[in-house]
Amino acid sequence: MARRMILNLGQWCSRIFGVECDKRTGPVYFALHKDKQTDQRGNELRQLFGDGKVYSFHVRCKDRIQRSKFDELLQNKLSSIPSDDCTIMEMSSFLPSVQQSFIKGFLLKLNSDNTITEKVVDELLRVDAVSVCSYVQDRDEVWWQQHLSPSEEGTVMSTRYCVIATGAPELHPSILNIINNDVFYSFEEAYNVLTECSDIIPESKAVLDLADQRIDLSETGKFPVIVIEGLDATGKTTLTESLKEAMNAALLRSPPHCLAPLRPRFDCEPPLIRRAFYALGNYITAGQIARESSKAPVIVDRYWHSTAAYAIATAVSGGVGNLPASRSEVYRWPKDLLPPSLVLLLTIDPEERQRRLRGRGLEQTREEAELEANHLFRQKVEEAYRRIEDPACVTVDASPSPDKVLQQVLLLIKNKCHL
Ligand SMILES: Nc1ncnc2c1ncn2[C@@H]1O[C@H](COP(=O)(O)OP(=O)(O)OP(=O)(O)O)[C@@H](O)[C@H]1O
Ligand SMILES: Nc1ccn([C@@H]2O[C@H](COP(=O)(O)O)[C@@H](O)[C@H]2O)c(=O)n1
Repeated sequence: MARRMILNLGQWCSRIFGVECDKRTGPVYFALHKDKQTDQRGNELRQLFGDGKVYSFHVRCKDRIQRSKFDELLQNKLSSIPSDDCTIMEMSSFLPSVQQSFIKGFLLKLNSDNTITEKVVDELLRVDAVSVCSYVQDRDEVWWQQHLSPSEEGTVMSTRYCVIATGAPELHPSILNIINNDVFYSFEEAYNVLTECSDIIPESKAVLDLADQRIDLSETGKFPVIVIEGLDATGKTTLTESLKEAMNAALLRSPPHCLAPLRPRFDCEPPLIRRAFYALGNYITAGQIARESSKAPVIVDRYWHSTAAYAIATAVSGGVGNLPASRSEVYRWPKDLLPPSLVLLLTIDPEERQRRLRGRGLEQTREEAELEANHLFRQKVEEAYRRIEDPACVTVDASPSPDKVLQQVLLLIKNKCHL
């Protein structure tokens, strides 16, 4: 849509902005023009901005580690505003079709003026790495975005642009940044992220040491390697332990046991750092797979499919329709990661999964808590699992009894791995 129009006319700002107003209908998009435009699709903008004060916030910072930390600070600051007083929506800024141009941000709509909100906006205005804009309508009901900066006397408005509602881009903009921000396709890319953050996260050095000591073999041994994947509580632990007994197999997991003490530290880091940690975990597990598969069959509880599927589903907002299309390069297996012989995806219906989660009564991980609240997210994770290729996963209905699931899976392994 807008790309040709925007880049050909010098008066247009080349960035497009997308606001996630409604998870089901998808974002509202707008472009900016230096001069006043009367054909603005005013109704759409009125619905978006409403009557009260409206601000947007984006982090602008070259260093990717610092950027991810400022993203976190921005999110935390905004979430300190009482939810009765405002509506916060995710708001992206991007160059259509330009890889790595996607910048995450937020739109803040105020329901009423209050000191807490003013204080938060004022604090964010003083953070150099955060760009703050406000949205106002002039006497002709034309909408303007104005850039705000702090000054001794208060807030100063610098550049202003006319806001024009536009159509949606061909691909959901968050897809532009998935590669090497959310999903890593080589050991080196993930390793570089933890190297870059080792000053601010000293535990990174321990992860890098374990990664350096990993066994780096490009082939598995003569025995089959079977990965069991699926959402939480689909029965992976139950099945992998039974398979270990039934097949006299080695049982491994990703992240590997050696990373378990470090995992909580990385689970509370921004996506860039957290995903790099899990990516390195897969390479360490790969070394263990290479060694064990020369001695016996190997069963692996979660591997690269989990790392990629959760990361893609989290990065892409909205519903399944926003996921990168099947065959997209984001679903490709990393060339330098040892592939298994077979990947089985355990599936159960959401109600049964809830029953199992409740029956287990264990504390849920942060992302699993999100799964409960977010049906769309669960659907996206499962769909992303199914779209990953080379090797693609084989879906297993895991709703029958544990023994029936085991028998079904043993038969599948026998047929697929020619045992
Ligand atoms: N086939 C089954 N039928 C009924 N209940 C099952 C079945 N398999 C597992 N369960 C029960 O469901 C719960 C979750 O199973 P399990 O811990 O094996 O899942 P999981 O996929 O490993 O979860 P997580 O990813 O969180 O570790 C447990 O209480 C387990 O006893
Ligand atoms: N290979 C893996 C394994 C896990 N993850 C992330 O961990 C969460 C699920 O793990 P559980 O131990 O709770 O089952 C999930 O949020 C994944 O993001 C991963 O990325 N890669």
